[in-house]
Amino acid sequence: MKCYPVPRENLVLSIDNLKDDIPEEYLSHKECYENVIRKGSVLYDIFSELSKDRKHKAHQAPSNAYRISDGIMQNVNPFLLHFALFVPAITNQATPEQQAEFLKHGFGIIGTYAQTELGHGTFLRGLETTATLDLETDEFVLNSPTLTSYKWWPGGLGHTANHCVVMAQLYVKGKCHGPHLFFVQIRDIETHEPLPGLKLGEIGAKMGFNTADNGFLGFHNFRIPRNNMLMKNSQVLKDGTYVESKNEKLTYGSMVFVRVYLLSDMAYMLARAATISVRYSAVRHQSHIKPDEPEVQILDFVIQQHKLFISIATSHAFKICGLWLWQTYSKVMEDIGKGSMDRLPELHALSCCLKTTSTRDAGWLIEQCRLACGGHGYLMSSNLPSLYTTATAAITYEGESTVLLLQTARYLIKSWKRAMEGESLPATVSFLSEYFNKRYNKWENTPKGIVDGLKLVVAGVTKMCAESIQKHVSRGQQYEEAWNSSSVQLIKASEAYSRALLCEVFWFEVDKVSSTLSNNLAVVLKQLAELYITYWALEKRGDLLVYTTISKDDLDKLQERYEELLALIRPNAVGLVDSFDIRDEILCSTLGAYDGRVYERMMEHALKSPLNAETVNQSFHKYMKPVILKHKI
Ligand SMILES: CC/C=C\C/C=C\C/C=C\C/C=C\CC/C=C/C(=O)SCCNC(=O)CCNC(=O)[C@H](O)C(C)(C)COP(=O)(O)OP(=O)(O)OC[C@H]1O[C@@H](n2cnc3c(N)ncnc32)[C@H](O)[C@@H]1OP(=O)(O)O
Ligand SMILES: Cc1cc2nc3c(=O)[nH]c(=O)nc-3n(C[C@H](O)[C@H](O)[C@H](O)COP(=O)(O)OP(=O)(O)OC[C@H]3O[C@@H](n4cnc5c(N)ncnc54)[C@H](O)[C@@H]3O)c2cc1C
Repeated sequence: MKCYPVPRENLVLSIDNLKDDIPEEYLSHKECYENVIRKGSVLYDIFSELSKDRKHKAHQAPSNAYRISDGIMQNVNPFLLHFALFVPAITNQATPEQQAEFLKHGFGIIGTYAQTELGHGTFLRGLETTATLDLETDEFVLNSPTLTSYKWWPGGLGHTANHCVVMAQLYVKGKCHGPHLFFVQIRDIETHEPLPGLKLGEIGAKMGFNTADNGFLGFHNFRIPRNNMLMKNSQVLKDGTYVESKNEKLTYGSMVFVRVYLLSDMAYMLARAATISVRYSAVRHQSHIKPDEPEVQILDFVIQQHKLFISIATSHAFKICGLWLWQTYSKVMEDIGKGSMDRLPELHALSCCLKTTSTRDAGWLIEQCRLACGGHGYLMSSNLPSLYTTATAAITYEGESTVLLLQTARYLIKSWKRAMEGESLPATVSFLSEYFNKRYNKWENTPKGIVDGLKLVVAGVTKMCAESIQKHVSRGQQYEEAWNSSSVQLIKASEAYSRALLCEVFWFEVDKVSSTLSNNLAVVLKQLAELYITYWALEKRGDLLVYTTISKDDLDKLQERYEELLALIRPNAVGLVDSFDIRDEILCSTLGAYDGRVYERMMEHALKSPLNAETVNQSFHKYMKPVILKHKI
């Protein structure tokens, strides 16, 4: 058994058979998959050793070893679901005895999380896969009764995983008890052949994520032991007794874990895009500012700073808020472990809106970074296109953004009603109770004043939603119809809430630690936090004009301050992205390498194109030449 010391980047990045001779973009769909399995298997071996040292706990932040694989895989790791969802689902939802049983092979098994079906992804109560108890044999019989009930999308399901956690409708003695999770072996450990009674395959090429091996799975009278239902929260006894969970939503806990994690993940995606685009903008000279002077670094154009510095700031915002949300998640998980689920709705609401905002922002900001690099940003070798397709997948997976924002809106409306009834609220929504006392407060053009203003927007929009729902109900609509009629405003309330949270947590966390930092570092971090908050105050000026006492003059001053901050950050811009400390081998970009040899790297990469192996491609003689000669005058 090879034994690796805890991997360091140097060790992992120095392993020869982890390097690619041919850039991935020149491999076929099948070769891409085989290539990532080759590299992923080496990493899986290393990370398995690492994880053994770290004993998987239900809510332990994943190790940053996951980051090293970004550089090695240069795309999505098909083993990712094993670590991201399969193991957390078992440690979250199985009894200790089941955990010992299901994970006894340690990393000798490779799992995924099979919940989404061809016909359902959002509405989990509509899932069609069934798990029916057979009392005589003490087994569950799994079936996919329709084509739309086939599991569809789970990562690693097509050809990689040999086990999965499956979400299926539980049937006991003819009664349906809703979606539950089951531990299922799907392939033979030795031969990797699909087990009898299963139909397995991959779902085909995608916009990105093409090495994730997203697959489909159909069951035909497939039997598993009764004990394979994850029974930490609810149980099915040998005699067929169903013991209900204290809270049926605990079954959805695995999704909360990934949603919480994604905030940090997006911080890292953005850090990569910002590093590439800012370094390139320092190297690229184009056009003049003063006509009689040489061509300038494009980073000296203020509009380029406007496009890029928000990404530096946002990466830090997501990193800091991601840590804050992780601490909240860990605390709530501890409380649940002690039997208290009071804060689960709050955690669900926070994770829904912050996952949505971070993934959406990462998407458009990475695209903005790409566009800021001109044509060269459009090259696959820049790595910006791949960062974009990988990041934007997260807007959909782990809960589609619209759906999750409506979940947060549900919590805001409930909180508003409690506030109007004089109930005390959790700190993250207590500002709703202060709306009527604070809505005419004098505007303060400071970061704290902006945060207070953004909170007033949340309260004002939430109030408007509650009134809209009430109006529709009074006109005869059922509550659910009234909710649907008001959903455009409800989404706005959640988006505003998420932005206010990000600004507040970012500013106050930076403010809190600044006294512990060197003066220079504190100054720069505060500049980034103030840039972030001022950027969003200007973006949301319309809402601030409606719901606060901000004036046109205040906005003009904010615009001026924003432009001052761009100028203040400019001298530190390259240093700030260097401080993300992402090695070239993990950045994988011809535009963003630390040494700035952009043009040499672009040419080196271009020459690796298989098309450049010969000066005249065979298609000339086969196809072009006959046509040219035929039409030659
Ligand atoms: C080494 C690496 C380690 C880690 C890396 C980690 C991450 C790496 C990055 C990426 C991972 C890699 C690849 C991506 C993998 C993708 C996986 C998936 O996509 S898995 C499938 C995800 N699917 C979903 O998220 C489905 C979305 N739908 C839902 O969540 C629910 O159906 C929905 C909430 C929309 C509706 O719920 P429903 O029960 O139908 O009804 P309702 O809206 O009435 O809600 C009822 C009640 O329940 C509360 N609630 C709902 N969901 C939750 C929850 N998750 N937790 C807690 N509470 C919940 C809801 O608030 C409501 O409560 P009240 O009635 O208001 O009290
Ligand atoms: C790259 C990638 C990887 C994935 N990996 C996995 C995985 O490993 N395991 C897994 O189980 N799944 C996985 N998924 C599936 C993912 O979780 C689903 O795609 C997601 O939950 C959305 O479900 P859906 O695709 O069925 O869209 P739908 O739920 O059909 O939604 C389609 C549209 O309808 C709208 N809509 C739906 N419901 C509502 C509502 N109540 N109110 C308003 N609008 C609504 C949505 O906003 C959306 O725009 C993955 C998906 C992708 C793209």
